[in-house]
Amino acid sequence: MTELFPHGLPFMKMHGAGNDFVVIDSRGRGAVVTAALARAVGDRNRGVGFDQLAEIRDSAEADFALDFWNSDGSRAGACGNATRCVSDYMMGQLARDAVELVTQRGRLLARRLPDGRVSVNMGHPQRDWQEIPLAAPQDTAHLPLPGTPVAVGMGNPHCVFFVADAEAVDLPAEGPVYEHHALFPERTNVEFASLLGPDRLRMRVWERGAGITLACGSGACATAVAAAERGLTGRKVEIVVDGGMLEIDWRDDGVWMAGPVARVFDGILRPDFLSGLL
Ligand SMILES: N[C@@H](CCC[C@H](N)C(=O)O)C(=O)O
Repeated sequence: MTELFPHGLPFMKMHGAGNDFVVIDSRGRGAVVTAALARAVGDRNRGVGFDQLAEIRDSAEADFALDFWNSDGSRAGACGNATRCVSDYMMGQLARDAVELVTQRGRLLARRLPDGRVSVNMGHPQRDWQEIPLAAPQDTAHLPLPGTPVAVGMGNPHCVFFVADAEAVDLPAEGPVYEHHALFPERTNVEFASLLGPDRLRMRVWERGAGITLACGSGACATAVAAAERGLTGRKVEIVVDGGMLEIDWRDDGVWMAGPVARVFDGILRPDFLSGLL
């Protein structure tokens, strides 16, 4: 397929609160991203580097469709921050302040706020063990693991631990243990959260397929849902992540997440780099 790109493959580099993305706009030509391409572009030394790669595709049912890849080449069913970043780009393209998109999760709605942040409805949280998924029937609000974390699905799996001090957690040691724990047949994202004040949480994340990232939008949504269910907070919270702040509002129509978006630079993946990857 490399011959389709004699002048290379254009991409955009974006981030939402420091969660960074390579975005490839494949509208009008069909999907091109492979696991091998995602791994190669995701390499921070030999490629571009990203936490997730997002590919925009045409959709018959919404303004566009979006697929997500982690930097290890695995697919993800949801990526809240990339959804906000790409929606901002698409709102610019369509000269609108709201867009509808389709992900593996289903139809999502995104809006630009008056202050320039972008808000997306990430849908209803998944609380059933099969939807998350877990390997066997469990009380998803109290998993049988040290610290009794909460399992929440947001179109992707999350395991949320509430701890006294999220800063004190040894994330590189703890994260991979739970990412690969047998309770999670599709692996999981792992969040450690502590209460900073009324309706304000600190969250650090170890992402499935990407490791430590500066922010995880779906993880912030999962943490807010878990905190509200545990009675630690109300349903509208601020989540302080390493890369900034995300505002989560768990409403009757779904979990809304608002935060900053940035398009940093555009580039072209050269034909010789692409050789054998498409
Ligand atoms: N950074 C994301 C989540 C990306 C996907 C995740 N690593 C997975 O494999 O589920 C976000 O902003 O939601």
